[in-house]
Amino acid sequence: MSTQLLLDGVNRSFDGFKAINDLSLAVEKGELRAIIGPNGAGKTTMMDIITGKTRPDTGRVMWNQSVDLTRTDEAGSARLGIGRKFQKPTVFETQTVEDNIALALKEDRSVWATLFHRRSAEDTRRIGELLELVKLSHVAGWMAGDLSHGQKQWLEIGMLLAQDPELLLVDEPAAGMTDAETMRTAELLRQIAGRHTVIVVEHDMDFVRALDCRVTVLHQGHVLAEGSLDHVSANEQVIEVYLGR
Ligand SMILES: Nc1ncnc2c1ncn2[C@@H]1O[C@H](COP(=O)(O)OP(=O)(O)OP(=O)(O)O)[C@@H](O)[C@H]1O
Repeated sequence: MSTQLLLDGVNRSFDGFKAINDLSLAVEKGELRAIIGPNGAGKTTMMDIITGKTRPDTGRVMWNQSVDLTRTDEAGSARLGIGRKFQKPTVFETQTVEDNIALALKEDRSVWATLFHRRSAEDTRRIGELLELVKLSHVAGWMAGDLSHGQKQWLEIGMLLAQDPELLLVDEPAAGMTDAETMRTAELLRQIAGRHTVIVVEHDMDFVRALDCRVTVLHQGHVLAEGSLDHVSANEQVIEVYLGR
């Protein structure tokens, strides 16, 4: 495996407050990585820095060992193959599930061409494959607005995958989900990893356990511990600042 994303000595302050404090972190290509930590630990700011939404004061963020992401903006990072899913699902509610995926396919198409012209066999195949992956084939013809919260989250993940990103950043996907949906989401992200690198920020420990992946614990903008969930859960400082006794 090779390092796909490397944060090296990254710092970022807001009005003198160090939100990110000498943060160094390496993620391998195809890896599934969970980021946990208390409120205000810097998880969102870290994602903002990776996508170019926020610029660090100092440090490097290397992409595929060649591009420094601190010099790109959000559009630039998207072009490089970095996709981000925010906590709240944003799907086109008045379009069908299938059309939502079609609209998200990578090639440049106008909405008109996507919705009213015949699809190529390749597009039809790809849409079917993505619907299968996110377990929405049986509701392909439904309006997206009629889906459950969990299904909307999966649809949005499917839409992101339609762009074939190298790295997927996923922010608290399990929030608001039923237990069954939470477990299904963990299974989905595990399926996606390998072909894509996936970094997921989450507070739900049952979900993180189900991800069964390397975990990074952030605290005060710095890596406090890293390793399997069992490993970091046994760390005294992690128990102190985050997991509780
Ligand atoms: N644009 C900003 N201006 C001022 N302060 C900010 C800004 N963005 C983040 N911060 C501060 O930086 C710290 C880290 O915030 P961040 O949202 O990255 O933490 P987090 O780990 O994602 O927290 P949560 O789990 O609550 O989402 C917080 O104290 C926050 O108030």
